[in-house]
Amino acid sequence: MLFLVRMDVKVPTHLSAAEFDAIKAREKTYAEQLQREGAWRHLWRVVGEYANYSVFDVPSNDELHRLLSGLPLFPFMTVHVTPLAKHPSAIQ
Ligand SMILES: O=C(O)C[C@H]1C=CC(=O)O1
Repeated sequence: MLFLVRMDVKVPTHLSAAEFDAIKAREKTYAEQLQREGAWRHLWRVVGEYANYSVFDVPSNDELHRLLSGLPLFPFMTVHVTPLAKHPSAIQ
């Protein structure tokens, strides 16, 4: 199952820069691992925003929720999920 996910990050004001950098480093490791495993198919920065559009390929809504809620930055994010279906005119 494919899902388009938009993640908007709000930088926390109650953490030091070093604390936030440590969370971002864990986030990078987590995101890279999911990409290697194939669950996180695309990851694109939204130009000019601390946000991304991503495509996930996972077997269920529950699995997507598990992966998203495991993001180290999850407590600082707003996440919007759009389930995707095959377009009848798509050639691939
Ligand atoms: O930077 C972001 O958009 C937030 C998040 C998503 C992947 C990652 O490494 O950080």
